This record gives sequence, structure tokens and C-alpha cells, in this order.
Amino acid sequence: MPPGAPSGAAPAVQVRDLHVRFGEVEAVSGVDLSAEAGRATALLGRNGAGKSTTMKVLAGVVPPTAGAVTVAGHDAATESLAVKRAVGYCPDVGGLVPRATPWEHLQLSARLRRLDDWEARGRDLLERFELGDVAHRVVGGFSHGMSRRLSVVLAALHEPAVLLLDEPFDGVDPLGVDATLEIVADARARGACVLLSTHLRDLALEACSTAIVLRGGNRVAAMAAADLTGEAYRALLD
Ligand SMILES: Nc1ncnc2c1ncn2[C@@H]1O[C@H](COP(=O)(O)OP(=O)(O)OP(=O)(O)O)[C@@H](O)[C@H]1O
Repeated sequence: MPPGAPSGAAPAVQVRDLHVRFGEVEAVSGVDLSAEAGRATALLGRNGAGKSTTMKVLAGVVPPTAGAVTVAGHDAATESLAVKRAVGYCPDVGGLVPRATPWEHLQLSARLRRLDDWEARGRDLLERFELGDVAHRVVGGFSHGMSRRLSVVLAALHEPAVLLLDEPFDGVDPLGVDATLEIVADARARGACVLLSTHLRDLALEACSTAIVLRGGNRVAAMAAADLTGEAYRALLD
């Protein structure tokens, strides 16, 4: 079982009536969702639907304004540190230090998480994402796609119980997409729960067995990914 994995059959991620307010803006207004260990769940919806905000709450980065959120058995409102330890989080933007190299990012992440014997896995992940040759180059000069790849590597390094990938395919070339799909498959196979937000319905269906659609801060559908046809998706977005 992955470190920090919940015991028993409770969903790895459980969200009940989540509200998140930023000043006057209600970014999330009453989302319910649950996601199981060993499965990947896609979070879809138009720009501003509340996907990234929901992901940030699940990552322990933004506190819920109201509602009940449990991640790997930890309450996101009161145990954000335990939540941060249990998850691997690829944020939609940012999170990288421009003057540090990929290898230094891995070293820092390993130190913060007190990982032993992480170097071989770190090297392997960089190779899989074709970042081996630039492992010692500062990331300030990286393209958008290279930065996205490194963010996925950092999220996956410690084999988290809950893997949160926010727009991992954004600007990433087909080989990077394949490497990300492999990471998702590996995580599912070792019993982790994966949540993946994307605008790309085809890739969501390829990576995930369940799809959740948000609109205007609300959940408007939760279904088997295979049932989310292009027509069904467009109807949910309108
Ligand atoms: N820090 C913030 N301060 C104020 N408003 C915010 C903040 N973060 C998000 N919002 C607002 O909350 C709403 C939901 O934003 P969010 O980023 O969660 O959407 P999203 O579904 O991830 O969109 P996208 O597909 O464009 O990334 C939007 O109206 C956005 O402007």
C-alpha cells in the first residue's frame, strides 16, 4: 500500500458540499465527489469551472471555506500538512524554482519528504520524460512543455497515495503525453488514487475510468468515462 494510504474501503478522496470563496468570488459552490484507490478520475469543465481550485483544496494548498474534504483519511481543513504528505501534486501553473535544475528540484522534494533511496527512481523518471539530458540545467530556460513534464515527475517521485495532476497534458508533446499516461497507469496499478484535470476529453477517457464534470463551481455530472461522448460533454458544458 502506498505511504499515507487510507486503510479500509473508504474512498481515497471524499468531498461533500465543498465551497471555496476568494473574497467576492465563489470559485467552488457545493461540489461533491469521491475517488477510489486504484482508479483514475478525470475532472473536466470549461475555463473557470472550479477544477484547479478543487485540486488545490485536495492538495492541502487552499483551505475549504465550507464542506467536508477527506484525502487519504485526513481532513483537508484541519490536517493540511498530513494531506500534503499523502498527495503528489502537479499544479496547473508554477511550483518550479527558475534558478534550480530538475535534479535540485528532486533533491529538495526528497529532503522535504525524508525519502531514502530515491535517486534511481528520480533518474528513471527524468529519463522517461526525456529530461535526463537537461537534469543539470536551470529550469528558468525550459519550454512550457518541459516544465509541465518536470511537474509531473515531481508529483510522482514519492509514489503518493493520491496523485493530483492539474492540466498535465497542457502544451506537452505526444511522447510527454505517453509518459504521463504511463505514470497514471503505474499509480493505479500500485493502488493509488489519481485525479486528473484536463480540457482534453480524449486523453481523459484514455487515462481515466470515471469522469466528473464541473460547471460554474458545481458538479453537473459524474459518470463512467466511456459514457462521456463528445455530444454528452458538449451538452453538459452549454
Ligand atoms: N485566487 C483567486 N482569487 C480570486 N478568484 C479566483 C482565484 N482562483 C480562482 N478564482 C476564480 O475562481 C473561479 C474558478 O477558477 P479555477 O481556476 O478553479 O477554474 P478552472 O476550472 O481550473 O479553470 P481553467 O480551465 O481556466 O484552468 C474562476 O472564476 C476564477 O477566476
